[in-house]
Amino acid sequence: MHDLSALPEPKPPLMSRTPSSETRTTSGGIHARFLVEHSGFTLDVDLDLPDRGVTAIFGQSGSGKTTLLRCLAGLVTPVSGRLSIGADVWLDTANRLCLPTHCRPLGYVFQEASLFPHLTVEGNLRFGLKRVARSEQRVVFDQAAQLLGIEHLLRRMPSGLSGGERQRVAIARALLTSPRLLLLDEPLASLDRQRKEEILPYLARLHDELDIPVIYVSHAPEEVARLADYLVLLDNGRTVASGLISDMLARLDLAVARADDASVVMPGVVIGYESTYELLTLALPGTPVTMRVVHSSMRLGDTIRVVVKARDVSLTPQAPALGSILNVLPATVVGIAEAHAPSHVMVRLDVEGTPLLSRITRFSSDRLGLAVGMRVWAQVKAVSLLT
Ligand SMILES: Nc1ncnc2c1ncn2[C@@H]1O[C@H](COP(=O)(O)OP(=O)(O)OP(=O)(O)O)[C@@H](O)[C@H]1O
Repeated sequence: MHDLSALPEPKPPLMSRTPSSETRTTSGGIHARFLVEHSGFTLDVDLDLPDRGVTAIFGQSGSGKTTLLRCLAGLVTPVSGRLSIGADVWLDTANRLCLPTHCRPLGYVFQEASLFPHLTVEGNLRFGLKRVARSEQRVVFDQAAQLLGIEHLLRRMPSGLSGGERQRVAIARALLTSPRLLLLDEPLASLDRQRKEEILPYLARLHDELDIPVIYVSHAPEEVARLADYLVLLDNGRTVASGLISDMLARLDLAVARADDASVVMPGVVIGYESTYELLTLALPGTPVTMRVVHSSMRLGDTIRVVVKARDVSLTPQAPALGSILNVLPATVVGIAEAHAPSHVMVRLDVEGTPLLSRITRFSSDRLGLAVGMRVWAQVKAVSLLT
């Protein structure tokens, strides 16, 4: 298990474990098939989701993300559908089975945390705990408080908490119900950037340290890149694509890879640390390619996730002479697509088997004569790896 205690507090760890093949869908995973008819909107999905890690449901406003989550929770009953979590069937309209929400062992956290205002933080947490028989508890009080970093808030009243603290308490309370499934509906949407940064590391911890699958609704690509293992793209109530995050974010046929804030996740094994400069050296697994990332210490051998924004990657045909950019990666152009803005193109690169995106101007692309198969150098600012 990843030793997060090695990371100093208040600096948030901006990287977490890389998605693993463990999160691939198995027959014992989550199967969700829903047909919902609202006036003017139809949700029609058939999904096999992993029963570990974080699955992000991503799509534009109105694409049906919340409706899908509400179906999972039993708050919306589909016209037809089936939902199974491992061997447990929660919905099967063909057999007139629909487990009501209060009988589904799940945690649900909304955009705005709804804590009991008359109870302390501890009282709120114990309320979650009380709902579970001791023999069925999979998460204990101290573990939840520590995971969300709220031990020092236990005596406080909700009215005295910041938005980020309230969300952390709400998530801890949901965990203490020992859910089979944790549903998070844009839990960071109402927070400003600083509060988001405060809470993201705790969400990353959930994913590393708990064996509870998380379904995470978001329309923020950066959050998705930092947290998710698996991604479902929704558009107008239908699944556009779903798969492992590392594959999905680099697919030029999907709008998410051509967006203004397109990012990829790259895995890196920590092979060195220069304390004077707070610089980690990471190797792309199984390759001689290394990257350097500004960050406080991590354990040698840890595999971590690095998020690289396409706009922070520039291309050059020759290896540059000594410059301030630390990461210059050998790459092959494998695809070029129109970016969100017509003045730019999105270039998909292959770095020894790992996909990387670069968003450059159409002018630069033409000047470089970029074409599929061309060998280039991708320059990535070390600092940009952490944003
Ligand atoms: N109870 C309802 N009755 C009628 N229409 C509904 C109902 N709930 C949702 N809708 C409609 O279904 C569509 C999908 O809504 P939903 O809230 O699932 O989208 P979303 O992707 O979560 O959007 P956002 O990102 O804005 O939260 C919208 O057009 C919405 O107006």
